[in-house]
Order: sequence, then C-alpha cells, then structure tokens
Amino acid sequence: MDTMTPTEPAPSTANATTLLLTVDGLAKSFGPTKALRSCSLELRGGEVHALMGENGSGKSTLVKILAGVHRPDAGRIELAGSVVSPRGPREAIASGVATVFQEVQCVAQQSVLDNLWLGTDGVLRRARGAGLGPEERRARAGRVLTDLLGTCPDLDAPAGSLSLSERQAVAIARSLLREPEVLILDEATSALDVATRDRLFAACRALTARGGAVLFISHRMDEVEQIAERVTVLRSGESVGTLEKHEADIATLVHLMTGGEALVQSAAAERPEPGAVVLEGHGLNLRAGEIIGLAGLEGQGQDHYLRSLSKLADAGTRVGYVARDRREESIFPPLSIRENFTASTLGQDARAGLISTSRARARFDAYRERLKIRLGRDGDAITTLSGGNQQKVVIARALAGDPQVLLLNDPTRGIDIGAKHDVYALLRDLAASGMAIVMLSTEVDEHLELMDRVLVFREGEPAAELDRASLSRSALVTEFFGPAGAQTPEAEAQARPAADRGAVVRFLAEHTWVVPAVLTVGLLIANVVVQHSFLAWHSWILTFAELATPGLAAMASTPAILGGGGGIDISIAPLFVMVSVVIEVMLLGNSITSAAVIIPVAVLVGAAVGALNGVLINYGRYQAVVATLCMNFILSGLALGYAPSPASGTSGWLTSLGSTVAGIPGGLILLAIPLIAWALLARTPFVRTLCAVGGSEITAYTAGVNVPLIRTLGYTLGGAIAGLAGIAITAQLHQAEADTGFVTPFILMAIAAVALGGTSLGGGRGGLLGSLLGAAVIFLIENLLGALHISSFWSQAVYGATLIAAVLFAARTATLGKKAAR
Ligand SMILES: Nc1ncnc2c1ncn2[C@@H]1O[C@H](COP(=O)(O)OP(=O)(O)OP(=O)(O)O)[C@@H](O)[C@H]1O
Repeated sequence: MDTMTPTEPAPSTANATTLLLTVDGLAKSFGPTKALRSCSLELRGGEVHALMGENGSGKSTLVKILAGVHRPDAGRIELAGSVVSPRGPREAIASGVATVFQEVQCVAQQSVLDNLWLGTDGVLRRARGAGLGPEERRARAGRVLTDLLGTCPDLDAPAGSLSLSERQAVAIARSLLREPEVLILDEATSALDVATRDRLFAACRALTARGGAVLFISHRMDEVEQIAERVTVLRSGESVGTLEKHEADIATLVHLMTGGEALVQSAAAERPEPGAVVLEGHGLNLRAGEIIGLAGLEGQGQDHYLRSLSKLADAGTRVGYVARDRREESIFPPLSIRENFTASTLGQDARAGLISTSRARARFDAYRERLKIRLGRDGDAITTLSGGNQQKVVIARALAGDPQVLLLNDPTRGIDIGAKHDVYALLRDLAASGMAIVMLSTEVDEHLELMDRVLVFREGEPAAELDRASLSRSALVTEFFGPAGAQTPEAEAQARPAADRGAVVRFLAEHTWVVPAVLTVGLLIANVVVQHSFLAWHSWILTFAELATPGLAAMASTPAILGGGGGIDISIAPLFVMVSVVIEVMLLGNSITSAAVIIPVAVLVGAAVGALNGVLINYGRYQAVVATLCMNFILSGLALGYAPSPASGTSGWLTSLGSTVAGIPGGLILLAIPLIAWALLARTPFVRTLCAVGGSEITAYTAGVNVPLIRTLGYTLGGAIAGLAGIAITAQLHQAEADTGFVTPFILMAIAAVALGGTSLGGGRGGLLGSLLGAAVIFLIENLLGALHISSFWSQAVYGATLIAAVLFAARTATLGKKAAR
C-alpha cells in the first residue's frame, strides 16, 4: 500500500481483544427516514476502527447516538462491559467518549483557548483537578495544538480568525484534551493537509497505545489504509460487514457499500486540446477545457489565490464558485434543499415573473440523478441531508449557473468514494464541453485522477507546476515540502496578509464597548458646551438618577441576548414597573419600609420572573419573543390591576437613593451593582459559557455545556437587574406608574441601547458595560436636543440614525477584524 508518510502502528499496551465499545442493533428514524436500521460493531482497545459507507448510509447518525446527541429507537451500547445510554454529550464525554463532528465546531467569537476548554467547567466553578489551573490549561492546550499543527496559533486570538483546517484542529484538540477512552473522528480529516493529518494519526496511535480506541470515519481510502486496523461498512443504515485491514481493498469496500455495484474507475480518458485562454493573471493561463489543480500544505496561499481568481475574469465571463466551508459559506440552513439549489439561478425558473416550482424541480432532478443525491423530498430542509449530500447540492447549484469558469474549493469534502468518481466524470464532461475548471484539493489522489496540471503552493505563491505526464504521488508530495525539505508552518503566517495592519480594527471588534464609550464622551462634551450647568454637581446627581432606570433596563436585557438563539426579553420594562408596584403598593403601602426587606424582595421578584421566562423558553421550547410578550401582557395587567392610578410613597433610604448616599449619587450606586456583579461573574466560567452558547449553540452543546440551564440563568440574571431598575424608578419618582404609555418606550429603548452598546443581537458578543453606555448615548442625545429646544420627534430620529451608524460600524469592524486576523 502506498502511503505518503507512513505512520507505523505503535505497540499497544492493551490486550488487542479487550472490547471497549460494543454497538448492538442500533436503530434510529427521523420521521419516515430510517437513518439507522440495525447497526452493530465492536471496537477493541488499542485499535483504530474505520467506519465506511455511502453518503447517507447512517455513519453520522451512529456517531451522534454514541456522542449523546440522539437517543436510539432500539439497540444497545456497551462501554467497557457496562450498558450506557448517554442522555447528552456531557454524559457521553464523562463516560470517556469524545467526538469530533463532521461540521467543524468552534465558537468564532471566542478565543482559541476558551474553545479548547469549552464544556469542561461547571456553571460558576472551574473544573478542579491536576492540570486544570489556568497556567496548566494554557500549557496543555498549546502542547496539544502544537502536536497537531506543528506550531501553535495565538491562543488568545478569536477562533473565527483561524483557517478552516486550523479550526478543525482546534475541534480535534478539544477532544484530545479530554483524554478519552474512545475517540470518534467523523470526517475530521477532511480539511487537513497531509502533514497535519499525519500528526493527527500520530496522536491517534498514542491514544491506542494507551489502550484507547478510535472510531475513524473518512471517505478517503488512503487515510483508511494508513491508519485503520479494521473497517466496518454501513449500507442503508445496516452494518454489512467488518473487514480486517488486509481484506479491505477498495473494490471489496465499494462492493459492500453499494451492495453489488463495482467501482467505476473513470479512466484517464484522452482529453481534447484546451481551447482559448479564459482567465489570465497571477501566473496562470487558464484555457477552456482545462482542469487545473491547486495543491500544497495547508495555508500556503492556495485558498486566497483561488478566491482572487474570480476577480481576473472579464465582466462578461460567468464564474461559478464552490466554497470550502459548507456550513459557514455554502448552505442556507433555514431553506429547503430545492431552495438551496436554486438560490443563485432563480431567474431560470421564472414564468411571467413568478417562480415555477415544477421548473425548479425539473432542473434539480437532472443534477440529483447525475450526482446521486440521496434525499426524501426536495422541499425538506437542507440540514436534514447527510453532509455529503449537502455538498452535492452545493456543487449542483454552482453548475446550474452554467459557468464558463468553475472555481472549486475542495468540493469533494465529505463525498463518498463512489460518488466522488461520479463528480470526476461530470467535471471531465464539463471540461470536454469547454468549461475551464480550477480546483483546490487537499486530496492527493484527486490531483492524480483528475487534473491536467497542478500548481503546488509554497510560501504564499505557486512554487511548482506539474503537468499530467509528471504527476505522481511522490512528485506531488515532494513539491509540497519543497527542495529545502520540510515546509515550516511559519510559512503559513508569511503567506497571510500581515495581521498587525488590522490591530486597531481587531481591538475594536473584540472590545465592543469602545465605540459607545467614545460616543458617550463626545456627547458629554456637546452637552457641556450647550449647557454649562451640566457640569454642576447637582446636575450629575440628577443625571445619574434619570439614567439609572434606562441604564438598568438595557443591562437587564443583555444576558438573554448574549445567550443567543433569538433570546430577547421584552418583558423587562413591565417587569421593573411591576416591581415598583410591589414596592409601592405591597410593601410601602403596608408600612414595610426597610431596605433590608425591599431590596431583596425587588431583586427576587425580578429574578423569579426572569427564571420563569427562561424555563418557558429553554425547557418549554416557547419562542423568546412569544414567551416574553405574554409575560409583558401579564405583568402589565397585574401592575395596572394593583395600581390603576399612580401609587405614591417613599422612605428615607429610597429618597436618598434618588439623590445621594454617603455623598455618592444613588443612581451611580444602582448602576454600579450589576456592573460589579458582572465583573465578578466574568471571573467564573458563567459569562464565557453564556457567550459561547450565544456564539454557537451546537458547539457549546456538543462540547458538554448544559445549554438550557445557562440560558435560563441568563434570563434570571436579567430579571434580577430589572428588579434593581424597579428600585431605581421608585427612588426617582416616589411612585409606581403602571400606565402602558409610560412603559412602552422603555422596551424599545432597552433593545436599542443593547445594540448601540455593541452587543450582537444574534448573541455571543458584548457585555453589560456596552449596554449601559448605549443607554447613556440615547439619554445624552435626548438631553442635548432638549437643551437645544429641538422637538422630541427629532430626538427619536437622531438616535435611530445613531443606532444605524453604530450597528453598521460594529458589523464593519467585526468583518475587518476577522480579515485582518486572517
Ligand atoms: N435530523 C435529521 N432529520 C431528518 N433526516 C435526517 C437527519 N439526520 C440525518 N438524516 C437522514 O438520515 C440518513 C443518514 O444520514 P447520516 O448523516 O447519518 O449519513 P452519513 O452516512 O453520515 O452520510 P455522509 O457520508 O454524507 O456524512 C440520511 O438519509 C439523512 O438525510
């Protein structure tokens, strides 16, 4: 067997016949789709066991059952002799099974280090134990990543700034750091170059040498040959055989996978002479009818080069592009399979301006047959397809545009062996009909099989060109490393644009509160210029008293938004009004005036309502807007019921809180409480975990985070802060005002302040300080316009415009920050 850099099996200390994992008769259906019918396999301690099967044969479904993501409908799993039935990824990980999933899972907004340890901590306490102190965590994370990548990326950089393969390495490293008994790699090598893949295989060998086992899923025959001792084949959800390494040749495997069909190895047929040049520049002369490969170790510039080629095309040239990162760049998850296919060619289905579904279906069916796309109904969500079938839909979409130049970025990632040859045959036919194709591929065999010539990249540029006659596996791999020997991973850094240039942009993208802080200072100066009395001490006291309620309302809205998943709490304003009614009517009205009673009651009422919202949304599966809108109505009704007209009253400490306490403005004290609490929480795992959940729920969940609990706690915290806002409004007005005309403006203001404060409304990025500053900006704009005697209509318009500008600025810095880091 020809392998590029053979990884010799390390002698295993385990008894080779020790059964570590037994899967017996597992079955799982999704509605009418039987994803797994009956799957059985045995994983021995000390072995790497490959799992192969066509796209849609059920491999990932099995993986997700083992990882605790799905519950099986039937069957049994035994781990080291005990029956297990993981009810979630956290349980599976605790039992010693760590999984790297097919879709690369990272929280883009969070640092590489946080991504690596995601899911290991409790809600408020860090996991204890040897090697889990901050310094050891950093050192271990660095070691594992260096072992995988050959060099260690900046552990403090956001994971979103890494390349796809580096992010894949982070996901693998996260699993390795758990030191699992069973490591499952579901197409985890699909974006790795040969050198990184070999380093991963060395890590697998180390794990099996300790007696662990690896379940290895890949569509790449060379990888399976290199690493696996045995291979189990799945066909249509059933395990149809397990082969020893020496029995597992490609013909036998394909025969088993398809149930009889032989692999049609498309012969390297005679190719017509290339036609006219269709794309020229960057050292490339691409002719019609040519297929050119881009190869090299990861990050040598080939990715950037491929993307830049589309800019070389003349205005009239139709260019098709298939991106590498399916989830991030290719599919529209909420749309159906057919809608994903037609997304860029909808015009072809229009009749008299209306879309014809039958026409779209007919167009899709042609590709469906040609690419053997396995699906139930084309109206189903694309996410119900297996990874390989999603990829085929993406390829079909690019081809449907009938491009003259087709740019493919590792397009066969996740496509099974048989279907890959169908894709090759299709590309050859297209080339023969005059299409010019440039294809980046991380698979050496693909270059040998398909390309007319291959450009090998080193240090950011094409360093060698191999034509068809000189293409061989060894020639190609030798060129990867270059004449001077091993290509250092540092070359990757050189191949990228200098990150320093974007340092300011990256800083702004990571510190979202800076822009609202600058705006606040600017508006403060403007207010002082227009109204000198603004600087007077009594004016500060008044300003803080007036800012306290909107500032607290904005901060109260923030945790739910940060937790993502459409988390928005529009019951915050009626909640603080309800709390003020409780204070005025139920406590002060009954002569209960003590701060020691009123403050805890206010905060607890707020927290309880927040927790109820959290439970309804995260455990009851109500949409956040719906649940909090209902709560909004209930609270408004209750408040009006208890206080149909403004209820007045105060006590000494409340009056002081409305002005000063021990010389400090009361509003400032109230605003400082959640900020201090948040800063303390930021020293626990909670804040980071909440942001991780908001950044990528699926990543957090599969890493073992209790997502519903974390989000519910976010709502609870928001409710508690709303309780403080209830105290603030009572201290300011000395009355409870339940009129909806009074409440409603606060609802929109709070959300606008959160957005102005730089918190992403999609979740994952931002914080309480930004929201407070956002509220301050709105307050100062209104104050300024009031001082200038401009009508309140204009104040609304101005803060709307400021909001648009701030949100655009935040989006721009986030994008530029990502680019600069890359
Ligand atoms: N959440 C889901 N809802 C509906 N159908 C699903 C879901 N997940 C998987 N399926 C279906 O179950 C079948 C098996 O899918 P699975 O992802 O396990 O295949 P696979 O062998 O991993 O394929 P690939 O090699 O393409 O990754 C497919 O027909 C797929 O469409």
